[in-house]
Amino acid sequence: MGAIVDGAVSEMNQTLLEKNVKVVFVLGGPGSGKGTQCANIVERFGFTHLSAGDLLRAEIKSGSENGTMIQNMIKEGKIVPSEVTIKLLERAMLESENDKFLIDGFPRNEENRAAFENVTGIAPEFVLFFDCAEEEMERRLLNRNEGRVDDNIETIRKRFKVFVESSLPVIEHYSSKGKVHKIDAGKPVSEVFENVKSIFSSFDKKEE
Ligand SMILES: Nc1ncnc2c1ncn2[C@@H]1O[C@H](COP(=O)(O)OP(=O)(O)O)[C@@H](O)[C@H]1O
Ligand SMILES: Nc1ccn([C@@H]2O[C@H](COP(=O)(O)OP(=O)(O)O)[C@@H](O)[C@H]2O)c(=O)n1
Ligand SMILES: [Mg+2]
Repeated sequence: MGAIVDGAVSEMNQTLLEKNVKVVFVLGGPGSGKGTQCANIVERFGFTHLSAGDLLRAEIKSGSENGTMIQNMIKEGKIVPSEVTIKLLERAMLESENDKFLIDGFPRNEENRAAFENVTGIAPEFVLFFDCAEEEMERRLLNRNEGRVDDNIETIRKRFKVFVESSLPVIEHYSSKGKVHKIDAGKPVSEVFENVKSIFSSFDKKEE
């Protein structure tokens, strides 16, 4: 790492700032339905979906030098160091033609949050918080069937603990700034989307 990487990062940010990108953070516990609702939002409101977890899993598959470290962190339900995740997010935003992004599953702790702000200078337009009971999230994860190494009961318990201890404070932070839209995510997919839609529709109106 060092100077060259830092130089590259500042160039990246220059471009991102010039593009005037708009970012919405999509947060909520594991299995709360972030990915499912993001797919609906993309279709209806023209955002590009960036899942931090998906980007990290793609990085493992690509044979990156960080692959083994990322794989171990995911298996333990731990949060990967911010510099790794932020670089993947920045690259994805730069490679896209779009200027509106749903960032799903990030920031997951205070380190993620502060580093993203410092490195990119981007503040979210707002934050969606999918609020769901643990027993419902557990049921969903155990039925997800995507072959993920972390969808087993042992890792799920660790992820719930990390969510409460590290991710909820991030939601609190944005809540104190009046940026959080909390949604009851325990309902069926279509009902959750009705609530999501009303939030994005009023955002679109404000932007006009
Ligand atoms: N509102 C819902 N009701 C029931 N099942 C849901 C709902 N939303 C998502 N699911 C299912 O629960 C699992 C986890 O959803 P996903 O969108 O991957 O959540 P997350 O990205 O927050 O972990 C998936 O199998 C998905 O099909
Ligand atoms: N900002 C992030 C997001 C995910 N991750 C890792 O990736 C795992 C899976 O994240 P995910 O967002 O795909 O999981 P779900 O909440 O969708 O179930 C997390 O448990 C972390 O180990 C991370 O380290 N940092
Ligand atoms: Mg997900």
